[in-house]
Amino acid sequence: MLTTNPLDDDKLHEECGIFGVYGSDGAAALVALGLHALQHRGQEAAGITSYDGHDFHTHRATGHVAGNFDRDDVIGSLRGQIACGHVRYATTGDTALRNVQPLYAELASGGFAIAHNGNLSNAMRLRRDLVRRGSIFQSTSDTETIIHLVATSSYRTFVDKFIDALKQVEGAYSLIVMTPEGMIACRDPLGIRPLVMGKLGESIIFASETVALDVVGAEFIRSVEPGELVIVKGLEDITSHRPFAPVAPRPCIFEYVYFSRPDSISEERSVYSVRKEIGAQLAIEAPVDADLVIPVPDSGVPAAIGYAQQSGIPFELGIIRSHYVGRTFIQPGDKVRHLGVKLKHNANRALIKGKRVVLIDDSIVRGTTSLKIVQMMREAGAAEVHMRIASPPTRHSCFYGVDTPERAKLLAAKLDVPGMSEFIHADSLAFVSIDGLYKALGEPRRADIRPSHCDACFTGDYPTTLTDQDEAVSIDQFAMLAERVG
Ligand SMILES: O=P(O)(O)OC[C@H]1O[C@H](OP(=O)(O)OP(=O)(O)O)[C@H](O)[C@@H]1O
Ligand SMILES: NC(=O)CC[C@H](N)C(=O)O
Ligand code: SF4
Ligand SMILES: [Mg+2]
Repeated sequence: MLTTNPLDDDKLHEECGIFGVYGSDGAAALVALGLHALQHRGQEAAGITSYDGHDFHTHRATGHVAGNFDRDDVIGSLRGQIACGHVRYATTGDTALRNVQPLYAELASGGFAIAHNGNLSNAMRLRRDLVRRGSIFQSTSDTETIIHLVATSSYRTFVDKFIDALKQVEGAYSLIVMTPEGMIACRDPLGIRPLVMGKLGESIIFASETVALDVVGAEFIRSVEPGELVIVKGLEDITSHRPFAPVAPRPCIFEYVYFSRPDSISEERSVYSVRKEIGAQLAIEAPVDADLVIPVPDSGVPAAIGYAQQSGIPFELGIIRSHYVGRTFIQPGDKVRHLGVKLKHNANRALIKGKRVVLIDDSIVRGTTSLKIVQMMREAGAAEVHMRIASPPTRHSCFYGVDTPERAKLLAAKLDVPGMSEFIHADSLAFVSIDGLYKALGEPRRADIRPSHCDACFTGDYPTTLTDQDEAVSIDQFAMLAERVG
């Protein structure tokens, strides 16, 4: 196989974060700060590329931003007033250094650096065609297909070549691109992954989330719109282009549930407020008689506050988390993931003993966290343990930049809600409905036709074609058929 199929990957990853600076002294140092604020989006690798008006400079490494980009010699080598960076969790291609972004190539038009958040759902198909026509790939990442499509485009100008490339890819992409001409920031026509634009003094900033603008003291200007290309050739030369046929946007609803930081503003909504509202909806839809509302830290906290406020049940910190353990959701390997959950959370025993508790978490993926936490509450002497989840059951894989496990490993794809409740040994389990989730976004319910967001991991309603996935399925079916016939 040419690239890693997300379905072959046993790991549960998150997604990526991107950050770009145009027109500031020490641009790379700002990018390092911005990436640090986006670290929750990808902890596997980080990279920065800068341009000094003559040469491009790149440093890429596996691991976190801190430890790789807090050294003066590294930041000092990334010279120039233009820079972009990336924090990665792989969705296509392994975790090797060759796949760490920004990817860079020397094209006929000059240097080309690209940072990508998202995942292309026809990358394998495009890659096969490109390789057949003579392209020599340096990585196994889906992002590299964009470079080859630009390199081989028959259009004349760089921007036209770039647009030509984007018109051939399907799936999700928020991109920051650097060339000797300047910087381009763009989002796929559905705007599946986020991207915002800000200003710091005279310089222009692009970032996956507004928290990364906050960290450098930049002012939020606006989102890069779905299907929009913002081209920055100079501080007085910023243009907006919309080369795609307009379609109704479908940004990822899971950004509100889990991925984005709660202090980010997404589509003019506070992520924190939406999470609290989901918790309130959950309390309306799935009330329970209990003594305490307890959040599963970290991302269950705002929903638990909403649940407590709506239900009138006191909110207490019944689980304390260690701040020295990363997100378990994105730890590779089952063993590490289990260990991570034990290391990360501990029951606040004095509070729990003899109490009927309602635990609030944002999602159940494999069920690892819920199983451990329920057991932990029982060991701490809880009289009853009820679990409430601030998203609908996650029944489908994501092909748009979030490395959810294959369907067979999603607890909700294997069991119904009573079965899941039994699996995690809870006294009761309930999820917010899909309409409840949309209500928390201020809509009356999920629209049957063209809902306002991508919610495919809950509904299976994928907003794009999934060429690689469909081809993989048909290859499997063919193999099964051949086996039977043979
Ligand atoms: O069912 P599972 O496979 O265990 O996955 C679901 C859990 O993973 C996430 O938390 P995570 O520990 O990643 O990070 P958080 O601290 O941001 O909540 C999510 O918030 C759930 O708690
Ligand atoms: N999670 C992401 O957004 C990853 C970007 C890209 N698909 C990669 O695997 O590098
Ligand atoms: S499938 Fe789920 S996680 Fe993936 S883009 Fe859609 S809503 Fe987001
Ligand atoms: Mg969690």
